Amino acid sequence: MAFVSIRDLRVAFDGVRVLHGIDLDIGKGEAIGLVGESGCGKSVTWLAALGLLPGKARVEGSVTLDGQQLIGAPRSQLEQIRGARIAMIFQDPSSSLNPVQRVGRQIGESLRLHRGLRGAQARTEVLRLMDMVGIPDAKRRIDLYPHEFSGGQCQRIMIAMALAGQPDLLIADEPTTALDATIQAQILELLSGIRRETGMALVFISHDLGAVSAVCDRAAVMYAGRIVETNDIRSLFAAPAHPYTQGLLRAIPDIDASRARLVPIEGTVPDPAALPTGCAFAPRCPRNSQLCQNYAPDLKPQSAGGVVSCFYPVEADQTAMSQRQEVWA
Ligand SMILES: Nc1ncnc2c1ncn2[C@@H]1O[C@H](COP(=O)(O)OP(=O)(O)OP(=O)(O)O)[C@@H](O)[C@H]1O
Repeated sequence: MAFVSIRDLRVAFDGVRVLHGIDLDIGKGEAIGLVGESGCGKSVTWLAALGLLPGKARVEGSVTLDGQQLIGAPRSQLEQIRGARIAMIFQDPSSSLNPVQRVGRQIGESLRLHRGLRGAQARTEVLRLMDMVGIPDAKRRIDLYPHEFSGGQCQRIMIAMALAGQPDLLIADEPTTALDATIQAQILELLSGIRRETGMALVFISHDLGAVSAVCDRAAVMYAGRIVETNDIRSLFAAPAHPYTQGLLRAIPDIDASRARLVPIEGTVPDPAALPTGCAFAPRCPRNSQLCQNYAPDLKPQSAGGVVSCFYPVEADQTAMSQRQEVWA
């Protein structure tokens, strides 16, 4: 069995279903990207797995970690798993860091909670972690407050806090969205390096396939509460089979602003309370047909590897090749 195995995960809020049966496996040490526009269910998937959704959420299906079932697990068990085995970092570090507590103390608190470290031993480990995440002059800065650090450095401190419990899996939910492009690239490099060094698995949640390709081996593309395509990063870029994946590739922001490559996908993600009858992407899809409007396609294996849910998947043909050249140019 895979290290993390998600099977038929479904979530509804007040009778409105927002996740429609997610299946996903993650291997030990694997880095997987979860990609899609806002509202497609990327965060809810992991919040459900970790028991962090509000009480009104109805969660069904299965998520196992090393064979241990997380859905419906007692709160005490989930609290133990969070931080120690699975850690999560979010988009905005300023909302996660305590503004009136010194950063060293905050990292130290994670060490105490998850590894029982205290006093001098904890302080040495805090310094090591700050060093590991690239905070210069850690000895002096350990006693500073969050507002004395830049946004990028606060995100590094959040990463240090997440690593304090030596997790087997780090879930990074849009960790670089609030940062400018240069800092974003540095944080992505940091996450990649840490993963290589520690061997932990990484789930990288983002709406940006470009950022995902910088850190992940594989990606799952989500749309309207479903996975619509999964493949390794190279194949996904070389031959995106789902029209939505193609759209996301065209929408990758270009760091070099002199080349206007960004082509947003027309239309908007449907409201979960008013999903179309057939394929949820059909109203925005250039390949839309009567069949797509009447039936939702299942995920099917592709000849080029990976799985895709589309009645008319794009072949790995010349179009995809030229798109790849454009993307890598
Ligand atoms: N607590 C909640 N109560 C009601 N609906 C919710 C709640 N949390 C999320 N949702 C809904 O669930 C759907 C999926 O949300 P989710 O946050 O997982 O999307 P996402 O893909 O992570 O988007 P983003 O990139 O904006 O975080 C959305 O329609 C959202 O409005």
